[in-house]
Amino acid sequence: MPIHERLESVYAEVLARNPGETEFHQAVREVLESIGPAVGKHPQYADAKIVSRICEPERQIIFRVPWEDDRGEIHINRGFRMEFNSALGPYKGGLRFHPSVYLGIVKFLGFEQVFKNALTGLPIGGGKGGSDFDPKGKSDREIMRFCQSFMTELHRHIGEYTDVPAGDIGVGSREIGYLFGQYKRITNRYESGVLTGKGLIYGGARVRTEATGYGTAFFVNEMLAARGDSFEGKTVVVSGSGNVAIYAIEKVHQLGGRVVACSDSSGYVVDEKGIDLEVLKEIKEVRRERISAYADAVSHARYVEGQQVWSVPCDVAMPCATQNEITGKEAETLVRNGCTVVAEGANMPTTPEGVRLFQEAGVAFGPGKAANAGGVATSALEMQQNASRDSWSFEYTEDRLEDIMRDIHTRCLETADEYGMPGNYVAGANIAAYTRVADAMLALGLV
Ligand SMILES: NC(=O)C1=CN([C@@H]2O[C@H](COP(=O)(O)OP(=O)(O)OC[C@H]3O[C@@H](n4cnc5c(N)ncnc54)[C@H](O)[C@@H]3O)[C@@H](O)[C@H]2O)C=CC1
Ligand SMILES: O=C(O)CCC(=O)C(=O)O
Repeated sequence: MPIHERLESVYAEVLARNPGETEFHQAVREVLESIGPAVGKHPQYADAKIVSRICEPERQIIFRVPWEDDRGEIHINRGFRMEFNSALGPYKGGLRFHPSVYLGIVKFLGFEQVFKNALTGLPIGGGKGGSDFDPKGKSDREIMRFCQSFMTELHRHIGEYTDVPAGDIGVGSREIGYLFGQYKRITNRYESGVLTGKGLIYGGARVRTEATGYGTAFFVNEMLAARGDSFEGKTVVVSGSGNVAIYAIEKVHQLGGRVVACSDSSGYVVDEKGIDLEVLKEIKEVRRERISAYADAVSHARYVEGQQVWSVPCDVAMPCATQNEITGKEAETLVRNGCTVVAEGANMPTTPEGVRLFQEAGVAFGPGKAANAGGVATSALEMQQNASRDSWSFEYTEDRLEDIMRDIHTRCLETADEYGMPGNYVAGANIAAYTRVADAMLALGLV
């Protein structure tokens, strides 16, 4: 059967097995559209049905999470852990707490994670998890009770050599602390390597908090350098104002760019002088307030309610909020306004139509599985430190992160060149990651 037809039939299988899971379909489609040349070059992959196997999670865990609010009312949420692929190492990937979480979201995130983790070159498989729990408006004690209940079930599925969760949307160092505390209590084991993103005081790694945002900015720096350019004098727009966005903004400023706008799910703020990070961190990390508070605190900034940030003109766009936030419409606006580089700090923030429009317009487009891999890579460095009971300096860890991002960038471009698609970061990332996972799966036999 011709390769194109074989990949189409795998996609049809994925649709039939995972009905209604549109985000997962989208993530699979993008990979299948890229890897044809690699499948053609390596007939041994077809014989072992690697493509079909890679699209099927190794294990899917769904569980009940009962918890009690401050008024004594009982709530039932649903918990998930998608153990997608462990050919390269223990399942590794974050936990997302957001009301939109369902099977299709954790499956797409787990699938993306397999490829992203492979690109880091580190020994980590791919997984993801979370819950449809909404942390917004919950008290600290409610968050703690929810995390304890979530871990009471999750603990039997994870471990330093099995599956190592971390944070994602709605899960930061506070939640990781409560999750780790409950794991330790239930298992009676101080197993530092079971979770990453921990606080520095109990086994966390320096730079993990900053890593995803910093890594994305390092990746953009490489994209600009590949075009003979730099951040100097560049105007940048970042979506979101959470963990990834805040540290992307910090590193862009350190590298000479100026971030003039950022957002949250209620709207966006514009600050032509450059986002003031001290103010932003106080609002988002300490007071946990809406982004409008930024315009209250900074007199020359303006707040736009209920709209996306992409109409603000920029040279570089860094979507760092959530999936499918740049559709064809937003991509057209960005291109029209002169944007030349887009790098995804979030997972799959650009729809397929958006990606196509960027590529047709000659915009350098860095997909999330390459551009935001710095977070999980630094989690793998945290696992290394936990395994050796060591703690590295900020400078040393940041240098390692920068090297990893440079290597990923090089691997994407070299692979794209090798397969005749120069400059295509999407194809380069998908093929480089796919061949690494496929080779490991072949070596491990039919398991
Ligand atoms: N935290 C990490 O280490 C990594 C996170 N990611 C991805 O980065 C993205 C952001 O994650 P975090 O910063 O960790 O989460 P977070 O919970 O710290 O922040 C999420 C931000 O996105 C905003 N947001 C959510 N929906 C939005 C919408 N519809 N429009 C505008 N803003 C919206 C929220 O208001 C918040 O500012 C997600 O796609 C996540 O999967 C990717 C790699 C690693
Ligand atoms: O550090 C980790 O394991 C989680 C990172 C993550 O969830 C992601 O890369 O999307």
